[in-house]
Amino acid sequence: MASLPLAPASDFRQRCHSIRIGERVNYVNTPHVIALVGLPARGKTYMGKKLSRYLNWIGINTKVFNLGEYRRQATEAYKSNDFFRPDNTEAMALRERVAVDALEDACEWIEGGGGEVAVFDATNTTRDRRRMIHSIVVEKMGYKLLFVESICNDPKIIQATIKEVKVNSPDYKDVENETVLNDFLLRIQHYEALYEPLDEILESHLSFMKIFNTGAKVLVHRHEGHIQSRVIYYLMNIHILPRTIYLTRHGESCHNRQGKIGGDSDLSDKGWNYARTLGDFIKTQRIRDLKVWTSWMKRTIQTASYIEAPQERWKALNEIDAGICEEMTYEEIEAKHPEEFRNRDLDKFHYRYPRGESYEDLVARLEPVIMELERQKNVLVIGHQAVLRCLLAYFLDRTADQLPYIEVPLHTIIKLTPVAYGCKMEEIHMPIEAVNTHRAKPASCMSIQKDQ
Ligand SMILES: O=P(O)(O)OC[C@H]1O[C@@](CO)(OP(=O)(O)O)[C@@H](O)[C@@H]1O
Repeated sequence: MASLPLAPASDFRQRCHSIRIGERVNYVNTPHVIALVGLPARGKTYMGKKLSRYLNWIGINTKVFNLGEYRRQATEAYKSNDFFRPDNTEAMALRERVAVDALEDACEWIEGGGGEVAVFDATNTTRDRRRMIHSIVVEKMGYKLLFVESICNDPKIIQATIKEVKVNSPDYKDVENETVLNDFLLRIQHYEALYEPLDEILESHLSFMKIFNTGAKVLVHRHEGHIQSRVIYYLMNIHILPRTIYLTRHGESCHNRQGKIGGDSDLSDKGWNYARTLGDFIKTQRIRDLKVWTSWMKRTIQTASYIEAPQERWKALNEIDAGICEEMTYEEIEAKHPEEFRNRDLDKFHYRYPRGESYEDLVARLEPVIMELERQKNVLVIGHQAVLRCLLAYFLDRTADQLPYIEVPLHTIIKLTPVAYGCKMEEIHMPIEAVNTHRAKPASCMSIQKDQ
């Protein structure tokens, strides 16, 4: 556990400064702590993990600090429900100490460099606890603090949450499902005895957001700055309804056959074959209220032509713009622009084609698509290699280094289903041949990057 040498507030107060990197000026935001609030089984861990995945994807370095993990490391006493009784003063003191440890670890992670947002996943259901969080995060460290409270009084949602995630919790290793449910409901009662929801009058100085019944209503109090706005907007858009997202690249295109990147070519014969097969496949799946999204490019629109479902065209789904390298093969790029070719291999995520885009640009362009996907139910996205890599990196929590090398083969349907705290991925390969457009990172570049 960390014991943090806390620096005076003045050292941290002015965290908003600029760092010059090459020609560009990057603004470093004031670090944030997002502290979750709510009774057990109110979806806090789900929200925290999902939020962290989103913020990391948009380039804000985020980490979750889950108090349950700290508590389990500190003691085994939690195995009896007496541990959570409000009159168990010894356990209460220990829980408070562990909360301070977790928070100090979060601050240490931020101070260690690079950490921008720490999500503090704990119940934080008393005003005393929130006072302690405020004193460390704001008064000592000079960070910004946003509380996010999840309030849910729908017994069906609560029971579903317990059944979905608590039966698999390390707290209940080797315990029968029915026992888990009853034990957990009792634990909730212990928390309820002391629960003080965030109060607009008594805690008027705090920034907070309250989410009622998984988004049926939202209240925002005193939020500030662009990170908090993004967090709030994101949390307003997510839902927990069961649904499936299908991703597929367009059928093989004429350019794919010739090894050319970019452009706006038609499907090849095999590509058309895939379009027909995809139409049949979707029909057999009988997917409720399916929506189909394509880019503005011919190859995705043609691929959707046999699907009987409402369709939308998104310019934001267009393939990465390869600028001066559009409609060239990789071999041509290497011969005509050897330095560009090499630079891309060295840092594919950040590399921007002259007069074109980088993967980093693409993630920014795709953010509204992700936000809308979060709001929707069943959707089939017909996209492109680079675009689908970005979307998959979001759903599967891949890093910026991994993202540009995710394999997205042609003539394959990727099925994403939300499960507990993540996403299950299934790949359905259609038996129609296609060229392989994946170019792995050359081994020579891997060692160069390590040496640097
Ligand atoms: O980033 P890399 O690995 O070059 O992959 C992106 C490329 O994939 C391609 C195919 O090579 O996508 P698409 O099949 O949509 O045409 C190119 O158009 C695009 O430039």
